[in-house]
Amino acid sequence: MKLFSTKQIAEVDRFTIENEPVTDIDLMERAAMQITTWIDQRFSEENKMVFFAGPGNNGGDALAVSRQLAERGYRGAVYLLDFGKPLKGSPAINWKRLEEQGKVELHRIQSIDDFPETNPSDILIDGLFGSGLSRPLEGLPASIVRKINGLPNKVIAIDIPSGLMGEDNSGNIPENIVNAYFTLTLQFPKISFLFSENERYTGSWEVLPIGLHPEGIAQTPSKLFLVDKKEVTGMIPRRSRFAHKGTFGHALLIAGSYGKMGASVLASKACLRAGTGLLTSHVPRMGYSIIQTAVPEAMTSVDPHDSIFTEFPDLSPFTAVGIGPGIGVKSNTRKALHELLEKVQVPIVFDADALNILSENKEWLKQLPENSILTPHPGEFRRLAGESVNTWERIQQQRQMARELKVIIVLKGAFTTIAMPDGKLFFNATGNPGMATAGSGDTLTGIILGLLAQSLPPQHAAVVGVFLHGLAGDLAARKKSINALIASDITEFLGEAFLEMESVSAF
Ligand SMILES: NC(=O)C1=CN([C@@H]2O[C@H](COP(=O)(O)OP(=O)(O)OC[C@H]3O[C@@H](n4cnc5c(N)ncnc54)[C@H](O)[C@@H]3O)[C@@H](O)[C@H]2O)[C@@H](O)CC1
Ligand SMILES: Nc1ncnc2c1ncn2[C@@H]1O[C@H](COP(=O)(O)OP(=O)(O)O)[C@@H](O)[C@H]1O
Ligand SMILES: [K+]
Repeated sequence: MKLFSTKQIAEVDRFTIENEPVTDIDLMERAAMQITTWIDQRFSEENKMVFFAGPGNNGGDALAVSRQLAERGYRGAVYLLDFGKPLKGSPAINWKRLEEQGKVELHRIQSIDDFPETNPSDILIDGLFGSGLSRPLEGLPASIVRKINGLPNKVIAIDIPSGLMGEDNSGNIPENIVNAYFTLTLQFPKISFLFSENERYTGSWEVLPIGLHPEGIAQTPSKLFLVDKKEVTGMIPRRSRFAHKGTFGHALLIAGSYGKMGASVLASKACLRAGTGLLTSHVPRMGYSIIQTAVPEAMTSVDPHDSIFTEFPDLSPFTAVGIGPGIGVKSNTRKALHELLEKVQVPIVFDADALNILSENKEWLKQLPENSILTPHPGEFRRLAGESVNTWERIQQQRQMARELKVIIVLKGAFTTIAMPDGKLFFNATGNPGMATAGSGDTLTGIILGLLAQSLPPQHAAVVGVFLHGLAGDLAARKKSINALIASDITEFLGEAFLEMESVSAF
């Protein structure tokens, strides 16, 4: 699914109005109906609804919702931000409709002294500014926002917490942005909602569809996407009835060292569960019986060194290589990694210590085979690409690096981002905080390797791998809880994740 900037969303709004066609006021009524229904399903008439409405269409939405909730028996009060200019367009029509209805208290805020007294049980609805915000808030609107944030009440933001920009918030003033408990966003998630530092403003958020025109959506170009279950399903190859294990490739995993053999075990199991035909796990000598015992399905290639990786086997049998989890950064390991970079001809995934070695030898980055997959967590990415002030800036670095090196960069986090060599960026929404646990990155490396070995194109392997890893984590959390989740659970539930994908493709 495409993600749009707030500017592009306004274009799709306009396209819908012209081509559906639907009047501006009716589209606003439709948006308001979605918001009203959501609120009515979760709150009761005991809660008074206090609306803060701004001068634009976001304020118009708030006015329309206040009227619709009043029709359903809610007590309401509206506080209109009044700069001394009359309302125009749909907000003006909605103000008139409220006056005619006569059920909602109507007030104006011309100075901060007009800010109301509220009861803690009142629900505050933030309709000050939405996607039309053009600069950080200051003056009266900023004072209103700070007053709202100082109250203990629950705040529901319409479309966007007022003061938050849809994309880049580098120059924004944090205390002048509404801290919502819940954000009801219209039609598309806003890009800034996917950044961890903005959770304090959005609270939980939900997308409410308002029926924007599919053609308008289709013809608005975007390089940003949210990974979609249906699209992922289409990327998973169907297995022929006559398949044999040779059909699904042979993965080579280079992972583990003394004290970190768990990384090899976790990644190996995940790789097999992702469906590779064959797996060879390359381990230091001391790891031989560990891997043979823990993962009997894997073949073992034994390093001449007792405790670290120093030499890789003949690469000719393998259809994909994964390297990094738990290998350490000792000098012989660094040397072996560099040799591998020069020899490898098949798709390859680099994780963990392999990335740390690359960060210390940045000139090697140019030697990365085209379409290599790099899976850094934010710390590893910082070492590779340098500091950034916030997530927006970090994803720009990520996209630039993917383009320059012609590689795929999977930057792991709550919303993992996957940057492609052609500049496209995918956000993944599966996964949960239970996955912030030792070894869950190793399982991701194993999954992506398993998919690469089966000849999924690297871009698909990255997207499918990240999505399935998160989905398996979500299914595991349902049975084992978020708190108790461990990395092996993700692998254990990978099968159920695949089954869920099949149930989608059946339609
Ligand atoms: N027809 C549409 O376009 C629809 C729009 N919808 C709503 O409309 C919103 C967007 O409406 P608008 O484009 O009118 O924009 P907003 O309502 O977000 O605000 C725009 C107004 O605020 C002013 N403004 C912008 N930044 C400011 C700042 N820093 N300080 C003071 N004033 C500032 C602008 O000059 C303008 O008057 C969406 O967020 C959504 O809630 C929905 O009703 C769905 C349909
Ligand atoms: N809050 C979260 N929500 C969703 N996924 C998460 C969350 N925290 C971590 N993850 C996922 O868990 C994995 C952690 O990887 P990593 O940091 O490399 O862990 P480790 O080094 O312990 O293996 C990543 O795939 C990441 O996207
Ligand atoms: K708002």
